Amino acid sequence: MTIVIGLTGGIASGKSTVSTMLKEIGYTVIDADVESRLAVEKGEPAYFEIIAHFGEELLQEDGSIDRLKLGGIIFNNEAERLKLNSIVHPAVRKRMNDKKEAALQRNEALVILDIPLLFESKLSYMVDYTVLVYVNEQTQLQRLMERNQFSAEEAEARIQSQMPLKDKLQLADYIIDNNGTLEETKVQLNNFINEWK
Ligand SMILES: CC(C)(COP(=O)(O)OP(=O)(O)OC[C@H]1O[C@@H](n2cnc3c(N)ncnc32)[C@H](O)[C@@H]1O)[C@@H](O)C(=O)NCCC(=O)NCCS
Ligand SMILES: Nc1ncnc2c1ncn2[C@@H]1O[C@H](COP(=O)(O)OP(=O)(O)OP(=O)(O)O)[C@@H](O)[C@H]1O
Repeated sequence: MTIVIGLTGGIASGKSTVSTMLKEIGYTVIDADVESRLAVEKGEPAYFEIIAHFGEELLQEDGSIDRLKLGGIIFNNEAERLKLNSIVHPAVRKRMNDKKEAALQRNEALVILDIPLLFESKLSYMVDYTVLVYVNEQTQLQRLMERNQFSAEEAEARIQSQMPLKDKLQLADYIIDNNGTLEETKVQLNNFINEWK
């Protein structure tokens, strides 16, 4: 029987870092951010819906969506963020479900769904257990500013569009504290895997 794990967190809390560690061990990780990028590629239904709503000014020279520009709009306007979600999320859910089904067919012991908005979008039903990659507010802000070269204001806007990580602590089945070193995170991840595999 395959156990399906929902890996979640907040922006820049370390989900990709943990999912890379899981991939290195050999587990299948299905990443909502990757699927959401594929779902809005030139020619996809969601691509045309985005242009219809947000306008052609959003396009880069090669016709692809300017993600930085779109981020600048939706992380500063809640109604626009919800509109984008309503366009992109159904396609992402379908893509993830198809990949999950394929992994179940292969009878793998653990399959990981990396979903940043797992709790916000009430997607716990898609998984057996939820794992939260947690950092405190200060670490989250610092790492996001550094990684994306964002100002404090740009980073705050993105963080505030999500459920606070401390609220997610109450909802998760298992917590990985990623405030420390990568080595410390790896130890916690190994403990988790040994418990569930
Ligand atoms: C706004 C977009 C174009 C910005 O693209 P960009 O390449 O800069 O960021 P990326 O997609 O890698 O997302 C980075 C992180 O931002 C956060 N985030 C992304 N979209 C959202 C959203 N709608 N609401 C809250 N947080 C979000 C997540 O933590 C995600 O891990 C893009 O995030 C997008 O299309 N978002 C809508 C789809 C979505 O909700 N994706 C998240 C998981 S399905
Ligand atoms: N334990 C750690 N120590 C130091 N830096 C870390 C640690 N974990 C992650 N980072 C760094 O913090 C940043 C955010 O991590 P990561 O990209 O894994 O987050 P994420 O949750 O996947 O983000 P997003 O939601 O935006 O996709 C990256 O630059 C990463 O290298």
